[in-house]
Amino acid sequence: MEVIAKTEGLKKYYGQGAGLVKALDGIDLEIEKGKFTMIVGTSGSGKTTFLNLLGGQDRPTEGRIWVEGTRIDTLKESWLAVYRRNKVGFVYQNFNLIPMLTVEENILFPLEMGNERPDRGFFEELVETLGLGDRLSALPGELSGGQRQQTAIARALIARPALVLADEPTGNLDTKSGQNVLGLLKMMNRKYRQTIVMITHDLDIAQTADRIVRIEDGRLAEGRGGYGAPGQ
Ligand SMILES: Nc1ncnc2c1ncn2[C@@H]1O[C@H](COP(=O)(O)OP(=O)(O)OP(=O)(O)O)[C@@H](O)[C@H]1O
Repeated sequence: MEVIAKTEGLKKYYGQGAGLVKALDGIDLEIEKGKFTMIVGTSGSGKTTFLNLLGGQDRPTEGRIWVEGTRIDTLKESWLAVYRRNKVGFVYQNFNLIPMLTVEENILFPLEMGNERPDRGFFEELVETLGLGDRLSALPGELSGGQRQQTAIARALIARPALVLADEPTGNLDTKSGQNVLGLLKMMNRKYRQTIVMITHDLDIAQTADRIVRIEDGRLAEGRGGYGAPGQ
């Protein structure tokens, strides 16, 4: 298997003394390239903390993180910002579109931030695949909920990131909308071999992944062992 991201001895502690919270307490994990990995665990178990560290939005108290062979936990802040922009696509629970920007501008925003030229061919393919072709000049406020989801997913993929990280993207949605988001992410995973790591509370949704990783009290617990090994 080809490992795209790896953590070793990853710890994140908040506070100190009596108020010390061991949000993560030693996570050793390898994420396989091109796979869909789901993270599950009870509320407060450390899932978001883990995703934030992997996405370079926060730094560990201890431990190491590699993405595509580069140590990211020791990167200078300016390089960490470049890492976040170029290597990670984020899908947020409320989708976080920028209201004053059109659909097209929202999708291209990560490239704009990095002063990069869009690959127009890929952009067009992406918006067609997601079914946004005729809504590119609309503002987020003029979109249906489903179109907002499609826009957020296109934005997460446009820079062809090493990792797409999604924190409960189906959490605020009714079952049908949640299934739509999951379906779109799965399509992106298959069509572009996009590596996706997603947090979910929903075990039915988790079951559809290549691998389930369970975090309990900041440590890995038994999930479904390994990729492509249901039932193991
Ligand atoms: N900035 C912070 N300061 C102090 N404690 C924090 C901070 N962020 C998270 N925590 C604590 O760390 C633990 C793990 O939080 P985290 O958000 O990673 O859990 P989670 O598994 O994502 O939970 P949920 O499913 O409810 O979103 C919790 O006890 C939380 O209260």
